[in-house]
Amino acid sequence: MTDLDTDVAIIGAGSAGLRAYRSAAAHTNRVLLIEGGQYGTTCASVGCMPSKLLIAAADAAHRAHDAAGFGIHAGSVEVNGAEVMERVRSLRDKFVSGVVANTEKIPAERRIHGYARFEDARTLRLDDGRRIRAQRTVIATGSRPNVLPMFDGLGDRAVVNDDLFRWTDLPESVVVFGPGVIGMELGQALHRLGVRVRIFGIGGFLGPLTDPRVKDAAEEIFGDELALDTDAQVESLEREGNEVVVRFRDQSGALVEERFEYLLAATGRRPNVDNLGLETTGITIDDTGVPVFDHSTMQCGDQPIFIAGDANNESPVMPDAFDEGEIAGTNAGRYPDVQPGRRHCSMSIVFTEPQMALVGTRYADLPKDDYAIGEFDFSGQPRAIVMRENHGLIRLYGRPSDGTFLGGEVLGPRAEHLGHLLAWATDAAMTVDRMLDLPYYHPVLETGIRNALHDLKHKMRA
Ligand SMILES: Cc1cc2nc3c(=O)[nH]c(=O)nc-3n(C[C@H](O)[C@H](O)[C@H](O)COP(=O)(O)OP(=O)(O)OC[C@H]3O[C@@H](n4cnc5c(N)ncnc54)[C@H](O)[C@@H]3O)c2cc1C
Ligand SMILES: NC(=O)c1ccc[n+]([C@@H]2O[C@H](COP(=O)([O-])OP(=O)(O)OC[C@H]3O[C@@H](n4cnc5c(N)ncnc54)[C@H](O)[C@@H]3O)[C@@H](O)[C@H]2O)c1
Repeated sequence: MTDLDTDVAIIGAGSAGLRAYRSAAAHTNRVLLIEGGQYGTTCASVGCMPSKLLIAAADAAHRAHDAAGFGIHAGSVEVNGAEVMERVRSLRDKFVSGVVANTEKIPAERRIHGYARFEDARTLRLDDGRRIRAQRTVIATGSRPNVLPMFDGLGDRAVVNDDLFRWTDLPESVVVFGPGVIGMELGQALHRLGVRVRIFGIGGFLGPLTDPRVKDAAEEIFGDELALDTDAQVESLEREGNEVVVRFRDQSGALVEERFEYLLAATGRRPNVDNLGLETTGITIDDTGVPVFDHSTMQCGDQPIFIAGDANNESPVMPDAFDEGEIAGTNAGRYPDVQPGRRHCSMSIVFTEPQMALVGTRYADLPKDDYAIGEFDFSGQPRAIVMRENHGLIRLYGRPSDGTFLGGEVLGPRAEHLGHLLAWATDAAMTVDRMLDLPYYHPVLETGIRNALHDLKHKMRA
């Protein structure tokens, strides 16, 4: 078994690792990409893409049911679970094969198969025993579902997102633990596809929202549509035969028992950094086990080690995996010339209906003493009324001392598009006045942004 020697080793061929590989390869051709599992990335195989495919089917079912509200009566709506899951899996497989084909364009001698761990800051050991001497390393090992010990007794009745996208039919019922991003997207989609769904949360959290007013609006809207308790009192959870039996207190405090075919564990994700031998590298590790790193260079302390994507647990979404992979790969490639890279403004979009979008500074991170909030409620918005989607709330934040737009939290129709407009304004460091000076058509959802900006301008002056 031959040991290997390289300038740069990238651990993980996911979205961050692939980007890091290409960025490093622009500076040196001695780059190795190490992957322990299958090629195809989390995003394409069990993340962004299959979840959006399931949601697209749920949207179609919802529109068919809702058509009567427009005077369109299409007859009874039948959801064929087997066909829904067949489309989800076959299109997902196409997305994955595109990613695999691109990955395999990397010369075979630069692609290594195996799980890697550090022996020291410049040495990696693969699970087949080979050693890799690497002058610099990028950690891009991604994350995995955080499955809580309370689900242990449920065996194969407790599933995570990876399992759900293997289903060949829709189940009759699913209890979702965790009304975060995954729980809300998949929980609402399953509900709209006719699955009996109940979602349990803890501490009142919902999606990524931090603005209490937007969160309250979301809780009311989603709670009107499906069984959702963001601060549930679950008394017991056990498996009986092939069923998951949940005993919980309802809103009145009464003890209720409900049976489900599956439990979907959506209680967060953990970065894959616990089996990497990080303790041998001399880098500082925080109390969650994640290396301390520089947000602008992705470097861990002063070691020749960089970290990108879900592995660093900072912002586990695809656009950040991409940006961070580029910065980490570039710096590893041209090391020791380490420089800050370009970071876009933070953005998170949740594909529920109504959608959620968080852009720039979140409510929870607003600067003390120098912020104002503008607000707009979608219930009376003309375009949203036309579309029968007039629910949701926009809250936008600005800095009165210099008039700069800081960001916002949006719950509303097509927030994926509204969020992008806000992100572009945030990235361009626009003032609220400048944003109000831009063109708005009529009747469009974007005038909801203009209304919230007018309110923000007024509050900033006050
Ligand atoms: C259900 C779901 C839906 C999502 N939807 C969206 C969305 O709509 N939009 C969005 O922006 N984001 C979404 N995300 C998040 C997005 O998928 C992730 O942020 C992104 O895929 C992270 O990329 P990554 O490169 O860090 O990790 P990954 O793509 O997971 O790559 C990490 C790779 O490292 C490998 N690896 C791990 N340890 C080792 C080791 N020791 N040695 C060698 N290889 C190793 C793994 O096998 C894996 O291939 C979603 C996530 C989930 C779970
Ligand atoms: N559209 C997107 O961009 C998208 C979609 C899916 C996932 N993702 C990424 O994946 C990450 C992980 O998603 P996630 O939904 O697993 O995590 P999350 O952190 O968004 O949500 C986890 C939820 O589980 C709850 N929870 C924790 N312990 C619990 C318990 N014992 N009982 C009930 N609820 C409990 C938390 O309060 C939280 O609401 C997200 O942070 C996001 O970055 C992004």
